[in-house]
Amino acid sequence: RHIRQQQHIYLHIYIFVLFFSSPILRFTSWKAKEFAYCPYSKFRVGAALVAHDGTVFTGCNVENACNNLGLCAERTAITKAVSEGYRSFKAIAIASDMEEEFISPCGGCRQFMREFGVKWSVFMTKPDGSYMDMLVEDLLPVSFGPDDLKKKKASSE
Ligand SMILES: O=c1ccn([C@H]2C[C@H](O)[C@@H](CO)O2)c(=O)[nH]1
Ligand SMILES: [Zn+2]
Repeated sequence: RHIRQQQHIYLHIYIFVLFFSSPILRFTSWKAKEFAYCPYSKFRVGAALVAHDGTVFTGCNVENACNNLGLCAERTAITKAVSEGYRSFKAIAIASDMEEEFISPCGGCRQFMREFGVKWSVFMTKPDGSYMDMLVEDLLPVSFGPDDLKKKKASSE
């Protein structure tokens, strides 16, 4: 009973932290956009990713003269985090300059997020500060993930 009560408190703290860190995370993604390297598309994107312990990693899109090598902001942030030992995330915020649309992650980035779990939040923002909040599992339903590689096979070679 004591443990149940403690878990309950932790859940509330978790919700509290997520609720109050959301504006900071969204603002951080807005600032991260300033470093966007996008001479070809001229479409700036910023991302801010918060890990389980509160550490924040930023990212921006990084384009290339060899067009198809360009990296999205979201993948830049996730790659930075993973390469520094973080694999568990609470949320990612994304910002662009589109006045009337929430910036939505591309399919590749959704799959990249999904690799690290489906139950974490994606904040898709507009420059006016408004945002849409969805879980990775809602952005990428019926997804394929790391566990699927371990599933029983009909035949093996
Ligand atoms: O969610 C998105 C959508 C687009 N882009 C980048 C890719 C490319 O550099 C530019 C135009 O597609 O925007 C991102 O970084 N994240
Ligand atoms: Zn992408």
